[in-house]
Amino acid sequence: QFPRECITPEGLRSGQCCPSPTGVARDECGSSTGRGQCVTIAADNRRHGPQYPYTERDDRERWPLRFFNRTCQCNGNFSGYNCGWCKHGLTGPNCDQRISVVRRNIMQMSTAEKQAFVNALDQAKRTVHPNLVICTRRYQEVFGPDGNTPQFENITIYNYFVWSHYYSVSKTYLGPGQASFGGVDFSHEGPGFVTWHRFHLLQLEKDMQDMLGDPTFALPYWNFAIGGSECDICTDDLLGARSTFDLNSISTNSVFAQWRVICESVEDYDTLGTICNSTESSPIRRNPAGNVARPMVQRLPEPQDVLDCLELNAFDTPPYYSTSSESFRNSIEGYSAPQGMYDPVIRSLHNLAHLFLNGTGGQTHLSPNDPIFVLLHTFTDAIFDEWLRRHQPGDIVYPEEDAPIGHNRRFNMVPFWPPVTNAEMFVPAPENLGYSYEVQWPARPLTLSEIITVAIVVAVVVVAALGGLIACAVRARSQGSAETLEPLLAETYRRYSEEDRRLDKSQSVV
Ligand SMILES: O=C1C=c2cc(C(=O)O)[nH]c2=CC1=O
Repeated sequence: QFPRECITPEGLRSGQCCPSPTGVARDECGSSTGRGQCVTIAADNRRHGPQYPYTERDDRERWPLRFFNRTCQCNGNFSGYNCGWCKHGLTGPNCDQRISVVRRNIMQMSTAEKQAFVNALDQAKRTVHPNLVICTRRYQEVFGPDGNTPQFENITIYNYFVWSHYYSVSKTYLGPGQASFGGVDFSHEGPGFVTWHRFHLLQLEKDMQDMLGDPTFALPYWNFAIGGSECDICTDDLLGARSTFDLNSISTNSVFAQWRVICESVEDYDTLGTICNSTESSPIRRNPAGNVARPMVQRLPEPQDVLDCLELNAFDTPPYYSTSSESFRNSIEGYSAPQGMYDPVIRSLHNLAHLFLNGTGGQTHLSPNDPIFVLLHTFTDAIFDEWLRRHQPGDIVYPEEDAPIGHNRRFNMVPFWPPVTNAEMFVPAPENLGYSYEVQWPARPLTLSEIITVAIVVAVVVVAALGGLIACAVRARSQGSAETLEPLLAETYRRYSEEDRRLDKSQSVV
């Protein structure tokens, strides 16, 4: 969440986090080389929806102002917390060389590519994040028991990905002896669902690119809209097969059987007012299609569900929540039917894929601990990108206010640093964000009127072709009879001529 350089007692008290990429004094944000400058942070001040009824009770309100009010703003193609990086899809000392970052279907990757991806994930699970640290206390307690020991921790790259999801969905602590407030979610049940998860993936992809020293590294996706009750990526060469000993565990042939989850002690966090830290606890649990109590979530979404939600014209509809109808966002998120109708018992698309996993990946505060999360969300993001491509909305269709807290257009997404708004992620990825998807969308079956039109056209063509054929045949036949008559006439003519000649001769003898 915050750069290591900024979480000193003085740094926190100053409210400024503008490090230098070279570490040189008076080069905040690389200003001496024109990379960027230190600016005041703008935080959304518009009205949010009624779901969160408090003010000044949660560090995440008007993110990130509780912690910092000044940040780096980078120029041109530079980016990062100190403007020392290039934007996604760009490289070189001046960040002006384009490179392609193409996210592909994991099932279509070669054996070597699959192995390289699994190894990269495992490396990310074990590599300490080079720049970012996480806070383990609310701001009220962030300076520690002695008032001078900031409560931050190192965390690995993959665990940071898990932690940031947890931090965005955790409840609001209201004080000792009071129940924490759960009607708050900075990354789900609102328009920011698609933009928040887009940035979440982009940050993991970037961190992994840096870890691997490969700016072309791309996260693959899992096409979960294949129907049926089989998890096709749950094999030992990919995300791990089912253990033969325990229905809910991953096979020990998979490296993911060794992974341990973080953020499991939610009850402690919610009752004590603490925050998840980097401590790992139990193994990943997963039992695809095994939720016997909820048969509805024993099957994956169908290909048609993707096509249906892509046809919804409205990005989101009031109340911009999990109860919205005719909303593309609520359909892809999976609280309404793929065709748009809200129904509280329905779970579709993204939500259905989570619940299908039936274990760690199906519980919102824990789900990214299961690496299937990454692939499930890249596919969700691919659908979002396809919707943007087909409907070409301006950012005007993204609600500016009245969305749940965290989801307004200009809200800085929690807990990302440097600040990034929902609006910045509401743009087609290939042209603006430096990555693209290689994906074949299922073909849409024809509508009744299209079937009738096609049938009429086919009938006309067939009739015309038949007519032509008959005409040709008739013509050929009439030509053919003339040609057979001709030799007959010739023969008759020859015989009569010979007869005439004989008669002439006999007459001349007489
Ligand atoms: O991780 C998640 C788990 C989820 C479960 C549901 C549900 O609909 O019950 N939704 C989820 C979203 C997640 O992100």
